[in-house]
Amino acid sequence: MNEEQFVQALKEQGIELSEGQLKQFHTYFELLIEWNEKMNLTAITDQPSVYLKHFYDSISAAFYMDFNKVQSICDVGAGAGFPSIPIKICFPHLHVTIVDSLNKRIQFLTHLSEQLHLDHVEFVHSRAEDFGQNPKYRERFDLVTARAVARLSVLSELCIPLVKNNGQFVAMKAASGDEEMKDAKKALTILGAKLVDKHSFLLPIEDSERSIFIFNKTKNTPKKYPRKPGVPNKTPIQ
Ligand SMILES: C[S@@+](CC[C@H](N)C(=O)[O-])C[C@H]1O[C@@H](n2cnc3c(N)ncnc32)[C@H](O)[C@@H]1O
Repeated sequence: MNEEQFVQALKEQGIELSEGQLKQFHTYFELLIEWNEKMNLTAITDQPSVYLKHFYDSISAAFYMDFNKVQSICDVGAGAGFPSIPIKICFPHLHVTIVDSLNKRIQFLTHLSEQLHLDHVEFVHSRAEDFGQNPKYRERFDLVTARAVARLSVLSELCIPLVKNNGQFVAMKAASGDEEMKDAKKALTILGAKLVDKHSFLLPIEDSERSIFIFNKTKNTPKKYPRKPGVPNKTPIQ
């Protein structure tokens, strides 16, 4: 997907990019490639693939929900900034908090946000298991996103404690995710969320499958979740 196709594909979804926003994406691409030589940020490095599989794919969450009604987002395990930085470029009013357990990625994001002149962004080097127990962040966000971080049963425990009551959790998956959804049912009930929408679609050009799960938080999460680091990966809530 070249820049022109990127602009056109977003326009078809009702998202019109200004020259300034397009320039931000270009700078993002250049910095991603430059820093990728020093640290492992992405295996996808050619420009058309980055625009399709990172930028467009990240923004696809906005095809199914109205980000103009959202104020605060937390992106759990954003790595090189996906999906929240492309979303922030498109919706500059958002207050974005990113938590990632790898400090090198936090350093990249800090530099990136300076170069893109992003405001209202915060980057936190922490495991989500600790971050979710911090009263400054727990049950504070309108929306929590996660793309390609863990299975839904594990991911729910990391993300749902951060969502405020009546807020949403959006999980972005590369496959249908239906099996994962079955495994996560009990965890979702315990954590206080329920599935309200699921959208499956094909990425343009290469037709690979994507699914977006949208959960509403309906009640507070019991205090013991998320459990301490290491535990969720070994024993998802059964
Ligand atoms: C496969 S990468 C995906 C990055 C990005 N979301 C994307 O879609 O390209 C997973 C990221 O999650 C982070 N991560 C994994 N487990 C985590 C945890 N428990 N708390 C915080 N970050 C975590 C890793 O450091 C890594 O940056």
